[in-house]
Amino acid sequence: MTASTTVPAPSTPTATDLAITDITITPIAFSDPPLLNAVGVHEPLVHRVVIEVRTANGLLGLGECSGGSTRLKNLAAGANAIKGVSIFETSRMEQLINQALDPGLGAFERAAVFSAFEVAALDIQGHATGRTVSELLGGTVRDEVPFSAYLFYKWAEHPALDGKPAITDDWGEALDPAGIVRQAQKMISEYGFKSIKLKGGVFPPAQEIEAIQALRDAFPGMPLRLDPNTAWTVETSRWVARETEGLLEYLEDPTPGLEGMGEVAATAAMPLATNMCVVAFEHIRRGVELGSVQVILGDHHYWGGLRHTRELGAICETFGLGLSMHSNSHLGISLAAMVHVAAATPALTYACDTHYPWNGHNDVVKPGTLRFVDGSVRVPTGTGLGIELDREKLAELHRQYLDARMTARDDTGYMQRFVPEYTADLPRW
Ligand SMILES: O=C([O-])C(=O)C[C@H](O)[C@@H](O)C(=O)[O-]
Ligand SMILES: [Mg+2]
Repeated sequence: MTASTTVPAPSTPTATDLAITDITITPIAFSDPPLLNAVGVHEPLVHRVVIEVRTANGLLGLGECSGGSTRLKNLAAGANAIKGVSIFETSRMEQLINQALDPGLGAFERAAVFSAFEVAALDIQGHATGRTVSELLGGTVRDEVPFSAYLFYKWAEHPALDGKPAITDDWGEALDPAGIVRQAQKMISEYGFKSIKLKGGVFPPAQEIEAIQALRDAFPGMPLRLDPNTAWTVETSRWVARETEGLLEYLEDPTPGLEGMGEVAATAAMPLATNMCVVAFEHIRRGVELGSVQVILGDHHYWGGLRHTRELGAICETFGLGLSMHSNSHLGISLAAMVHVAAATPALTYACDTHYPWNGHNDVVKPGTLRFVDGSVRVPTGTGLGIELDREKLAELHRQYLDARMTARDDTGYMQRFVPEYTADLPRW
């Protein structure tokens, strides 16, 4: 009689194994240069949050989102609601989070809370199945994701304040066209970007047009964008659109509101883009009716995660709208998620925004996987998001958060410390 050998079948994790057992929400603070925008200037520290989700069988998934005390409260409510749910049940997670959040909260905040957990769940799904997040989203339609150089007017340093010394950085001052061109040259030589976005709304529009013209002269043929974050009236926006005809691939949020944007779009030669007037699915219908925008800047943090961002892409295709990607000050967990979703979204028609050149040196992700080559980031090939958390760095940035006692981003209040008469009333010109 011959003894038969039984090879045990590879064990497949069960629903119980993949149930969420533990969620850690870690607020962090990391350094940021004095970047100027239409409502003030970036503070020396950015408040952000790292989410770690764990399953019964010990898998770990990561998420990242913007911070603030309200966000932390909502994240805690969301985390309580999804304990015990399988990480494959992201629709159920979304429903439970929506039920747990204050009924008065708008679509934007609800989507932001769910998004942080959805990214972590997809990260774990990838580890559990041996797949990348982009594969879970349908697979890549591009192996590398192009980003644009995100330029800001900026001060040379954070001025000395409250007995603390001034904080300098490697970027230097950029307060005029020559400074902006210098900044673009440095950023493009380090990252290789192939398109440029200038954050405007800081100086009178004629000066910002001069900066765009200087960029055009310095970088012939490179696609350019200008984003004054609604600092201009309809009339001023129409004038700027005429002056920049042939110079911009799109003009982003020149004026507030769907109606105002529609009035500008009716006469502008270039497409109008937004991350301010169409920021949730419920805004799309009216935006299309009014012809307010021709390009939507998606952002998985605000559109309810990676799957909903792909759905946004499908809607943009349906209505003949372009799709680009918005960013806020962020680290590598967000960057990895942006890269996976952008790689898996056929409708993406423009290079994505990123603040990473301003903040990436602070990263909580171990180096190696997320690198800019010729302005693009290759899609990580490891399972899930394909990144690894640097726990020492996380602990350091958490300590920094505790020491700083931050509650919310306040670009305007920080500006008023130096320019007391400053107001953030928009449109300004
Ligand atoms: O495209 C945008 O509107 C942004 O990137 C918003 C950001 O808050 C930007 O204005 C900033 O970092 O100051
Ligand atoms: Mg914008």
